[in-house]
Amino acid sequence: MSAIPELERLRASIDNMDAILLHTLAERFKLTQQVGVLKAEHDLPPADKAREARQIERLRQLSVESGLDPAFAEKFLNFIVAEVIRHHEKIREGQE
Ligand SMILES: O=C(O)C(=O)C[C@]1(C(=O)O)C=C[C@@H](O)C=C1
Repeated sequence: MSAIPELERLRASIDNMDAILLHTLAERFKLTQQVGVLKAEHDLPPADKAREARQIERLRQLSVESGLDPAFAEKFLNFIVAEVIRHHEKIREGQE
């Protein structure tokens, strides 16, 4: 039996998941955009390391519960937050 139909079925589901991830990420960036504006208006620093530490701790726990590698979850959050901070800085400089 050919593996192709099963491969196609799995890939279609993967494509759906990728779309969900992307749309979810876009919604997250809409929220962090509002946080960036609020921070700029109130002269608050773009980064909040204490908040990040709490987020990482929470995501590491959720990862274990979901069978995901906690180190991957931490890297993923750090990657997103670095981009958010870049946006916050641009908003602060009046470029966004
Ligand atoms: O919660 C904040 O203060 C944010 O700016 C959002 C956010 C995030 O993307 O979750 C980004 C930067 C901060 O260092 C912490 C968290």
